Amino acid sequence: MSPSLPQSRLLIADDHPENILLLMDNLDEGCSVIVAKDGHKAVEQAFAHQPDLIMLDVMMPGMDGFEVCAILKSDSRTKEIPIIFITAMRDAADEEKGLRLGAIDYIRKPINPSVTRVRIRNHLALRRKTGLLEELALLDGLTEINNRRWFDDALSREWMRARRTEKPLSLALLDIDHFKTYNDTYGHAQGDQCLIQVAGVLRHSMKRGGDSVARYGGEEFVVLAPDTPREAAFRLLQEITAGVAALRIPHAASPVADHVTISAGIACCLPAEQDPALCLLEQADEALYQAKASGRNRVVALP
Ligand SMILES: Nc1nc2c(ncn2[C@@H]2O[C@H](COP(=O)(O)OP(=O)(O)OP(=O)(O)O)[C@@H](O)[C@H]2O)c(=O)[nH]1
Repeated sequence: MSPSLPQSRLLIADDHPENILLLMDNLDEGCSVIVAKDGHKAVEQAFAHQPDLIMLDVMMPGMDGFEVCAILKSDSRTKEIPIIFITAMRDAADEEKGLRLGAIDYIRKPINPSVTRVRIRNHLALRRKTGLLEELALLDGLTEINNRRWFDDALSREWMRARRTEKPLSLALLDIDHFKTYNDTYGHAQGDQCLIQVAGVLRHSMKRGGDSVARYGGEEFVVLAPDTPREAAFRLLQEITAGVAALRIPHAASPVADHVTISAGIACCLPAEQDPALCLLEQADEALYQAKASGRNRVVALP
């Protein structure tokens, strides 16, 4: 037998406990199971536990499996979770309906235990690979911190959240000083190593749960700090600039210092109707420009 997939979580929704037990008896080791005895409970459990795979009976009291599937596929929290219908319905039209609603597979009762086990295993493996690809798509290949695509989503998410909570949102743009000269002096490969080290300092500086950092592009990074007033963001960015300076990465050709330094521009606002790009990104860019123009190796926060 091929090895099981550890730590996979399955939701089995069926109004007949004996069907649930039959499925549970035929799962690989390492699968944990959440059960639901009707459609409403299935939706509730899927939202609460975000399982890796959902096995859904079609005919259930209250809300049938098709309705459950439609709800889960239209919610961002659950729309990527694969759903397998397990049903006694034999009509091809029903099977087509289930698949059109977004189910990944359709198994007819009475189930064949060994075939069902392999199908579940295959869908879990596929889910795992898809999850890894989704994670990779949001990471910067060089520094392995979040990338620009991740940041764009994070900014709109945090913007909406800050509007709801009426808490200030801070954003900082950071840029390595005289990085072109660094590359010219030490070579592009060494430049890449420098970016990796700076990104490491940024990652380790994110101590509060909600704070995050991303590579914005080239030698520019961005820090997003929800529920953070300007002064607190300023202190955070000063710690980061001190952390980068403490790396003491030699930069002999820099007119600023004998080691690599960064400049940072901070913007902070209480989100309202305006566009986050205008409110935060443009202001942070302007602050960064001022930090560069006034000598580099410093943090500027616009009032
Ligand atoms: N090694 C390496 N260099 C990069 C990467 N991305 C961008 N760069 C380099 O970063 C440099 C940025 O140069 P500029 O925008 O002129 O800025 P700067 O030299 O840092 O000058 P200031 O920002 O004004 O201090 C360019 O030479 C780019 O080639 C990368 O992934 N690896």
